[in-house]
Amino acid sequence: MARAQFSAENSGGGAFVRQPNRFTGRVTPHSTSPEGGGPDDQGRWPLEAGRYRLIWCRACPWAHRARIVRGLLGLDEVISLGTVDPIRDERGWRFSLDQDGFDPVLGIGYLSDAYLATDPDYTGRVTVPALVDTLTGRVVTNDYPQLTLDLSTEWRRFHKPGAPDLYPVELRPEMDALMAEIHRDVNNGVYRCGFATSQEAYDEAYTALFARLDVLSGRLSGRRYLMGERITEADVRLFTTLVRFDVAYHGHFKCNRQKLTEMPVLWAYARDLFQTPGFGETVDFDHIKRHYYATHEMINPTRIVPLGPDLSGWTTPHGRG
Ligand SMILES: N[C@@H](CCC(=O)N[C@@H](CS)C(=O)NCC(=O)O)C(=O)O
Repeated sequence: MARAQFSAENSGGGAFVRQPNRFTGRVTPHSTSPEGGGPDDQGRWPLEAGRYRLIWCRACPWAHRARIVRGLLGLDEVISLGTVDPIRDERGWRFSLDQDGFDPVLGIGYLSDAYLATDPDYTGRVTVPALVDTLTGRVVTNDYPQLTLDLSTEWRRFHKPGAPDLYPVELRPEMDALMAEIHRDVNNGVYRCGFATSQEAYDEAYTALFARLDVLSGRLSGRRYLMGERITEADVRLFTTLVRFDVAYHGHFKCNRQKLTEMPVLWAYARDLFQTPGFGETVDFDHIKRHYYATHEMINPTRIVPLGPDLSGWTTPHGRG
Protein backbone atom coordinates (compact mmCIF):
# COMPACT_ATOMS: atom_id res chain seq x y z
CA MET A 1 0.00 0.00 0.00
CA ALA A 2 1.15 3.56 -0.69
CA ARG A 3 2.83 5.56 2.07
CA ALA A 4 0.45 7.78 3.96
CA GLN A 5 0.85 11.53 4.32
CA PHE A 6 0.53 11.06 8.10
CA SER A 7 1.42 7.45 8.82
CA ALA A 8 0.38 7.63 12.49
CA GLU A 9 -3.11 8.55 11.32
CA ASN A 10 -3.74 5.74 8.86
CA SER A 11 -5.84 2.69 9.56
CA GLY A 12 -4.71 -0.77 8.50
CA GLY A 13 -7.16 -0.46 5.59
CA GLY A 14 -5.64 2.70 4.16
CA ALA A 15 -8.14 5.14 5.62
CA PHE A 16 -7.16 8.47 7.18
CA VAL A 17 -8.05 8.55 10.89
CA ARG A 18 -7.53 12.04 12.28
CA GLN A 19 -5.58 12.43 15.53
CA PRO A 20 -7.52 13.57 18.61
CA ASN A 21 -7.10 17.16 19.74
CA ARG A 22 -4.50 17.25 22.49
CA PHE A 23 -5.31 20.49 24.29
CA THR A 24 -8.87 20.93 25.45
CA GLY A 25 -8.79 23.83 27.89
CA ARG A 26 -11.74 26.19 27.79
CA VAL A 27 -11.98 29.90 28.44
CA THR A 28 -15.18 30.55 30.34
CA PRO A 29 -16.78 32.97 32.80
CA HIS A 30 -17.41 29.89 34.97
CA SER A 31 -13.69 29.47 35.70
CA THR A 32 -12.97 29.77 39.41
CA SER A 33 -9.46 31.13 38.71
CA PRO A 34 -8.78 34.83 39.33
CA GLU A 35 -7.93 37.19 36.48
CA GLY A 36 -4.40 36.45 35.30
CA GLY A 37 -4.56 32.95 36.79
CA GLY A 38 -4.13 29.63 35.05
CA PRO A 39 -6.78 27.00 34.49
CA ASP A 40 -8.87 25.90 37.47
CA ASP A 41 -9.05 22.27 38.55
CA GLN A 42 -11.47 21.56 35.71
CA GLY A 43 -9.26 23.07 33.01
CA ARG A 44 -11.31 26.28 32.81
CA TRP A 45 -9.33 29.43 32.02
CA PRO A 46 -10.61 32.86 33.13
CA LEU A 47 -12.42 34.94 30.53
CA GLU A 48 -10.35 38.05 29.82
CA ALA A 49 -10.21 40.53 26.96
CA GLY A 50 -6.76 40.95 25.42
CA ARG A 51 -5.23 37.90 27.07
CA TYR A 52 -5.55 35.12 24.50
CA ARG A 53 -4.18 34.87 20.98
CA LEU A 54 -5.68 32.88 18.16
CA ILE A 55 -3.07 31.35 15.89
CA TRP A 56 -4.36 30.52 12.45
CA CYS A 57 -3.21 29.72 8.97
CA ARG A 58 -5.21 31.33 6.20
CA ALA A 59 -5.14 28.06 4.27
CA CYS A 60 -6.52 25.82 6.99
CA PRO A 61 -10.28 25.17 6.99
CA TRP A 62 -10.39 24.36 10.71
CA ALA A 63 -8.58 27.56 11.61
CA HIS A 64 -10.60 29.55 9.10
CA ARG A 65 -13.77 28.70 11.04
CA ALA A 66 -12.39 30.36 14.15
CA ARG A 67 -11.28 33.43 12.18
CA ILE A 68 -14.77 33.87 10.70
CA VAL A 69 -16.66 33.28 13.96
CA ARG A 70 -14.37 35.68 15.86
CA GLY A 71 -15.12 38.36 13.25
CA LEU A 72 -18.87 37.79 13.05
CA LEU A 73 -19.13 38.10 16.83
CA GLY A 74 -17.00 41.24 16.96
CA LEU A 75 -14.21 39.69 19.03
CA ASP A 76 -11.36 41.07 16.89
CA GLU A 77 -10.21 43.53 19.57
CA VAL A 78 -10.76 40.99 22.35
CA ILE A 79 -8.78 38.03 21.01
CA SER A 80 -5.69 38.93 19.01
CA LEU A 81 -4.66 37.08 15.88
CA GLY A 82 -1.35 35.54 14.82
CA THR A 83 -0.88 34.17 11.32
CA VAL A 84 1.52 31.42 10.31
CA ASP A 85 3.07 30.85 6.90
CA PRO A 86 0.97 28.58 4.65
CA ILE A 87 4.04 26.46 3.95
CA ARG A 88 5.42 24.44 6.84
CA ASP A 89 9.09 23.57 7.03
CA GLU A 90 10.56 20.55 8.84
CA ARG A 91 9.72 22.17 12.20
CA GLY A 92 6.16 22.86 11.19
CA TRP A 93 4.09 26.04 11.29
CA ARG A 94 6.34 29.08 11.41
CA PHE A 95 5.83 32.80 11.92
CA SER A 96 7.83 33.74 8.85
CA LEU A 97 5.20 36.26 7.71
CA ASP A 98 6.11 38.37 10.74
CA GLN A 99 9.08 40.68 10.96
CA ASP A 100 12.24 38.72 11.77
CA GLY A 101 10.20 35.50 11.80
CA PHE A 102 8.76 35.85 15.31
CA ASP A 103 5.20 36.29 16.44
CA PRO A 104 5.28 39.84 17.83
CA VAL A 105 3.19 39.00 20.90
CA LEU A 106 4.28 35.48 21.82
CA GLY A 107 7.90 36.00 20.75
CA ILE A 108 8.14 32.54 19.22
CA GLY A 109 9.28 31.51 15.76
CA TYR A 110 7.33 28.26 15.54
CA LEU A 111 3.95 27.22 16.83
CA SER A 112 5.65 24.06 18.10
CA ASP A 113 7.45 26.25 20.66
CA ALA A 114 4.08 26.90 22.34
CA TYR A 115 3.03 23.25 22.11
CA LEU A 116 6.29 22.06 23.66
CA ALA A 117 6.18 24.76 26.36
CA THR A 118 2.80 23.32 27.30
CA ASP A 119 3.66 19.64 26.96
CA PRO A 120 7.38 18.88 26.51
CA ASP A 121 6.49 15.29 25.59
CA TYR A 122 4.08 16.21 22.80
CA THR A 123 4.76 14.12 19.69
CA GLY A 124 1.60 14.57 17.59
CA ARG A 125 1.10 16.99 14.72
CA VAL A 126 1.27 20.63 15.78
CA THR A 127 -1.97 22.05 14.43
CA VAL A 128 -3.84 25.26 13.85
CA PRO A 129 -6.06 26.70 15.10
CA ALA A 130 -4.57 27.07 18.54
CA LEU A 131 -5.63 29.47 21.26
CA VAL A 132 -2.54 30.51 23.20
CA ASP A 133 -2.32 32.29 26.55
CA THR A 134 -0.12 35.36 26.11
CA LEU A 135 0.75 35.50 29.83
CA THR A 136 2.31 32.05 30.02
CA GLY A 137 2.81 31.12 26.37
CA ARG A 138 0.81 27.92 26.95
CA VAL A 139 -1.66 26.44 24.51
CA VAL A 140 -5.15 26.64 25.97
CA THR A 141 -6.82 24.62 23.23
CA ASN A 142 -6.41 23.18 19.77
CA ASP A 143 -9.85 21.63 20.02
CA TYR A 144 -11.26 23.49 17.03
CA PRO A 145 -14.96 22.42 17.23
CA GLN A 146 -15.26 23.40 20.89
CA LEU A 147 -13.25 26.59 20.37
CA THR A 148 -15.77 28.16 17.99
CA LEU A 149 -18.80 27.06 20.00
CA ASP A 150 -17.19 28.63 23.07
CA LEU A 151 -16.68 31.91 21.21
CA SER A 152 -20.45 31.95 20.73
CA THR A 153 -21.47 30.86 24.20
CA GLU A 154 -18.72 31.57 26.76
CA TRP A 155 -17.45 34.85 25.28
CA ARG A 156 -20.90 36.45 25.07
CA ARG A 157 -19.92 39.26 27.46
CA PHE A 158 -17.56 40.65 24.80
CA HIS A 159 -19.73 40.21 21.70
CA LYS A 160 -20.43 43.35 19.67
CA PRO A 161 -23.95 44.77 19.99
CA GLY A 162 -26.26 42.94 17.61
CA ALA A 163 -23.86 40.02 17.12
CA PRO A 164 -25.55 37.01 15.53
CA ASP A 165 -26.39 34.00 17.65
CA LEU A 166 -24.46 31.36 15.74
CA TYR A 167 -25.43 28.51 18.07
CA PRO A 168 -29.05 29.13 19.14
CA VAL A 169 -30.17 26.97 22.04
CA GLU A 170 -33.39 25.84 20.38
CA LEU A 171 -31.57 24.67 17.24
CA ARG A 172 -28.71 22.83 18.93
CA PRO A 173 -29.98 19.24 18.74
CA GLU A 174 -30.65 19.50 15.01
CA MET A 175 -27.51 21.56 14.38
CA ASP A 176 -25.26 19.18 16.31
CA ALA A 177 -26.51 16.23 14.24
CA LEU A 178 -26.16 18.17 10.99
CA MET A 179 -22.66 19.42 11.83
CA ALA A 180 -21.59 15.89 12.73
CA GLU A 181 -22.67 14.65 9.28
CA ILE A 182 -20.98 17.60 7.59
CA HIS A 183 -17.81 16.97 9.56
CA ARG A 184 -17.67 13.26 8.81
CA ASP A 185 -18.54 13.35 5.13
CA VAL A 186 -17.51 16.83 3.98
CA ASN A 187 -15.07 18.75 6.23
CA ASN A 188 -13.06 15.67 7.09
CA GLY A 189 -14.45 13.73 4.13
CA VAL A 190 -12.30 15.62 1.64
CA TYR A 191 -9.22 14.73 3.73
CA ARG A 192 -10.35 11.10 3.83
CA CYS A 193 -10.41 11.18 0.02
CA GLY A 194 -7.06 12.91 -0.28
CA PHE A 195 -5.16 10.98 2.40
CA ALA A 196 -6.55 7.52 1.55
CA THR A 197 -3.85 5.02 0.71
CA SER A 198 -6.11 2.27 -0.64
CA GLN A 199 -8.60 2.41 -3.48
CA GLU A 200 -11.34 1.09 -1.20
CA ALA A 201 -10.83 3.79 1.41
CA TYR A 202 -10.83 6.48 -1.28
CA ASP A 203 -13.94 5.08 -2.99
CA GLU A 204 -15.80 5.01 0.30
CA ALA A 205 -14.85 8.57 1.24
CA TYR A 206 -15.64 9.91 -2.26
CA THR A 207 -19.05 8.23 -2.31
CA ALA A 208 -19.96 9.55 1.14
CA LEU A 209 -18.73 13.03 0.27
CA PHE A 210 -20.80 13.46 -2.87
CA ALA A 211 -23.85 11.73 -1.38
CA ARG A 212 -23.73 14.24 1.47
CA LEU A 213 -23.24 17.19 -0.90
CA ASP A 214 -26.34 16.02 -2.80
CA VAL A 215 -28.34 15.94 0.45
CA LEU A 216 -27.08 19.41 1.40
CA SER A 217 -27.95 20.72 -2.07
CA GLY A 218 -31.49 19.47 -1.57
CA ARG A 219 -31.70 21.10 1.85
CA LEU A 220 -30.35 24.42 0.57
CA SER A 221 -32.64 24.56 -2.42
CA GLY A 222 -35.53 25.23 -0.04
CA ARG A 223 -33.83 27.59 2.42
CA ARG A 224 -31.17 30.27 2.29
CA TYR A 225 -28.97 28.89 5.08
CA LEU A 226 -28.59 25.42 6.56
CA MET A 227 -30.79 26.17 9.57
CA GLY A 228 -33.27 28.47 7.81
CA GLU A 229 -33.19 32.23 7.44
CA ARG A 230 -30.20 33.06 9.61
CA ILE A 231 -26.53 32.21 9.46
CA THR A 232 -25.31 29.76 12.07
CA GLU A 233 -22.06 28.00 12.87
CA ALA A 234 -23.19 25.17 10.59
CA ASP A 235 -22.89 27.53 7.61
CA VAL A 236 -19.43 28.65 8.69
CA ARG A 237 -18.32 25.02 8.87
CA LEU A 238 -19.68 24.12 5.45
CA PHE A 239 -18.37 27.33 3.88
CA THR A 240 -14.74 26.74 4.81
CA THR A 241 -14.74 23.46 2.92
CA LEU A 242 -16.74 24.72 -0.07
CA VAL A 243 -14.48 27.72 -0.57
CA ARG A 244 -11.49 25.37 -0.89
CA PHE A 245 -13.24 22.86 -3.10
CA ASP A 246 -12.21 23.91 -6.59
CA VAL A 247 -8.84 25.41 -5.70
CA ALA A 248 -7.64 22.42 -3.67
CA TYR A 249 -9.91 19.45 -3.08
CA HIS A 250 -11.15 18.85 -6.62
CA GLY A 251 -7.64 18.34 -7.95
CA HIS A 252 -5.29 17.72 -5.05
CA PHE A 253 -7.63 15.45 -3.04
CA LYS A 254 -9.35 13.88 -6.11
CA CYS A 255 -12.84 15.06 -5.09
CA ASN A 256 -13.75 15.39 -8.72
CA ARG A 257 -17.25 14.18 -9.48
CA GLN A 258 -18.04 17.86 -10.02
CA LYS A 259 -16.45 21.15 -9.23
CA LEU A 260 -18.31 23.41 -6.82
CA THR A 261 -19.08 25.64 -9.81
CA GLU A 262 -20.90 22.67 -11.37
CA MET A 263 -23.21 22.16 -8.36
CA PRO A 264 -25.63 25.07 -8.85
CA VAL A 265 -27.28 25.27 -5.42
CA LEU A 266 -24.06 24.87 -3.44
CA TRP A 267 -22.22 27.26 -5.72
CA ALA A 268 -24.86 29.98 -5.26
CA TYR A 269 -24.97 29.33 -1.49
CA ALA A 270 -21.17 29.54 -1.21
CA ARG A 271 -21.13 32.81 -3.22
CA ASP A 272 -23.89 34.21 -1.01
CA LEU A 273 -21.74 33.58 2.08
CA PHE A 274 -18.55 34.73 0.35
CA GLN A 275 -20.24 38.06 -0.35
CA THR A 276 -21.47 38.40 3.26
CA PRO A 277 -19.28 40.66 5.46
CA GLY A 278 -17.00 38.52 7.59
CA PHE A 279 -16.56 35.74 5.04
CA GLY A 280 -15.00 36.70 1.70
CA GLU A 281 -12.43 39.08 3.12
CA THR A 282 -11.00 36.25 5.22
CA VAL A 283 -10.39 34.00 2.19
CA ASP A 284 -6.90 33.84 0.71
CA PHE A 285 -6.96 31.61 -2.36
CA ASP A 286 -3.23 32.00 -2.90
CA HIS A 287 -2.38 30.74 0.60
CA ILE A 288 -4.90 27.90 0.21
CA LYS A 289 -3.40 26.69 -3.05
CA ARG A 290 0.20 27.00 -1.92
CA HIS A 291 -0.49 25.23 1.36
CA TYR A 292 -2.20 22.18 -0.07
CA TYR A 293 -0.15 21.64 -3.19
CA ALA A 294 3.21 22.46 -1.62
CA THR A 295 3.04 20.72 1.77
CA HIS A 296 1.61 17.26 1.12
CA GLU A 297 4.67 15.73 -0.47
CA MET A 298 3.15 12.23 -0.58
CA ILE A 299 0.34 13.49 -2.79
CA ASN A 300 2.13 16.12 -4.85
CA PRO A 301 5.87 15.41 -4.75
CA THR A 302 6.67 18.05 -7.38
CA ARG A 303 5.01 20.73 -5.22
CA ILE A 304 3.87 22.44 -8.39
CA VAL A 305 0.98 24.76 -7.60
CA PRO A 306 -1.66 24.95 -10.33
CA LEU A 307 -2.33 28.35 -11.85
CA GLY A 308 -6.09 27.83 -12.12
CA PRO A 309 -8.93 27.76 -11.61
CA ASP A 310 -10.48 31.07 -12.69
CA LEU A 311 -11.85 32.65 -9.49
CA SER A 312 -13.79 35.51 -11.01
CA GLY A 313 -17.15 33.79 -10.42
CA TRP A 314 -17.00 34.28 -6.64
CA THR A 315 -18.15 37.89 -6.87
CA THR A 316 -20.94 37.35 -9.40
CA PRO A 317 -24.60 37.71 -8.29
CA HIS A 318 -25.84 34.67 -6.38
CA GLY A 319 -29.57 35.16 -6.71
CA ARG A 320 -30.40 33.89 -3.21
CA GLY A 321 -32.29 35.56 -0.37
N1 LIG B 1 -6.48 19.73 15.29
C1 LIG B 1 -6.98 18.90 14.24
C2 LIG B 1 -7.38 19.67 12.99
C3 LIG B 1 -6.59 20.85 12.64
C4 LIG B 1 -5.63 20.54 11.52
O1 LIG B 1 -5.45 19.41 11.09
N2 LIG B 1 -5.00 21.57 11.03
C5 LIG B 1 -4.01 21.36 9.99
C6 LIG B 1 -4.04 22.44 8.96
S1 LIG B 1 -5.46 22.37 7.96
C7 LIG B 1 -2.67 21.36 10.63
O2 LIG B 1 -2.40 22.17 11.48
N3 LIG B 1 -1.81 20.45 10.23
C8 LIG B 1 -0.50 20.34 10.77
C9 LIG B 1 0.20 19.15 10.20
O3 LIG B 1 -0.38 18.51 9.35
O4 LIG B 1 1.32 18.89 10.62
C10 LIG B 1 -6.07 17.73 13.98
O5 LIG B 1 -5.20 17.53 14.80
O6 LIG B 1 -6.26 17.00 13.04
